[in-house]
Amino acid sequence: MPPASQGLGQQILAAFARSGAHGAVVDLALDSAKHSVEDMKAEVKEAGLPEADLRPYECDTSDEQAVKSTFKQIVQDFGKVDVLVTNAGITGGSPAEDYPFEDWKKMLDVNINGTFLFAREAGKHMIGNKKGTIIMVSSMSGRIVNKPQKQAAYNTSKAAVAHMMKSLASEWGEHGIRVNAMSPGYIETPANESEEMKELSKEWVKMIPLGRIAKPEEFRGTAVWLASDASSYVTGSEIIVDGGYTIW
Ligand SMILES: NC(=O)c1ccc[n+]([C@@H]2O[C@H](COP(=O)([O-])OP(=O)(O)OC[C@H]3O[C@@H](n4cnc5c(N)ncnc54)[C@H](O)[C@@H]3O)[C@@H](O)[C@H]2O)c1
Ligand SMILES: OC[C@@H](O)C(O)[C@H](O)CO
Repeated sequence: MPPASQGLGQQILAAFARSGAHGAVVDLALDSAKHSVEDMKAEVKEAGLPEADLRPYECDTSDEQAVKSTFKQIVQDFGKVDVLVTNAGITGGSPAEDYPFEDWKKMLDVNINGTFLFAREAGKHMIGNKKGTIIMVSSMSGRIVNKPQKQAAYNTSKAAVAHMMKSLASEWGEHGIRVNAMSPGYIETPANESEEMKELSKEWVKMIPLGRIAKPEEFRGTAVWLASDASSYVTGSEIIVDGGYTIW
């Protein structure tokens, strides 16, 4: 059940759907979630796989009441939630000395608070079921400082997500809940499509040992592995999928 419908989120849920899972697509915009559901259903059908029950939901993941009611609705619709992927996130930045406090708060609100709010609802539900898996989408930016773009708020938010993951893994392991993070490097998603990002990416690739930006589908395998029993003894781990960027 990955919040956020385009980019990485769509790839993750499509991979889950191909593996036989049902799921909720949660996004700020219902239209975008609906399109995503249609695309995923079409992919599953084209592959000749059994139809997946995929449903769109509109929710601002940084709004506590909205998260509570959306999660409640999802549990009502599906009966239970076994897997949560906290993927919704925003990016951006400018030099820290002039960075508006409103932008700083917004970045932390969506990337940190939104992650916590959905994880808290899922954690409560999974504690009741004595089982569950949570995958938090962090970023290599929580480990390194991106170059050359200045994005202190984003980097800070993703470091917080990775440490939140460890903290929740320590609290919920006794309930049979695994909490891990997937930390991507640069990906070809709408978040990196602007002319400015394309220009920056010429600098980024020079620092990526594999010499290229990732395709969004290259995260499918890691997400399915973390969600499945194949990783049954893995919790509190951050899996970095960055083409080698963080080697340096
Ligand atoms: N693209 C990259 O290079 C990259 C690298 C590392 C980590 N990430 C992380 O991966 C995740 C997905 O990024 P992406 O590249 O697919 O970005 P994207 O912009 O393509 O998708 C992000 C999605 O999050 C949704 N969203 C934003 N704020 C929301 C909110 N308050 N409530 C609900 N939904 C909200 C957007 O509507 C959008 O569908 C993010 O957490 C991002 O930080 C991306
Ligand atoms: O600077 C843009 C970020 O989204 C970045 O692509 C990502 O977090 C990789 O570090």
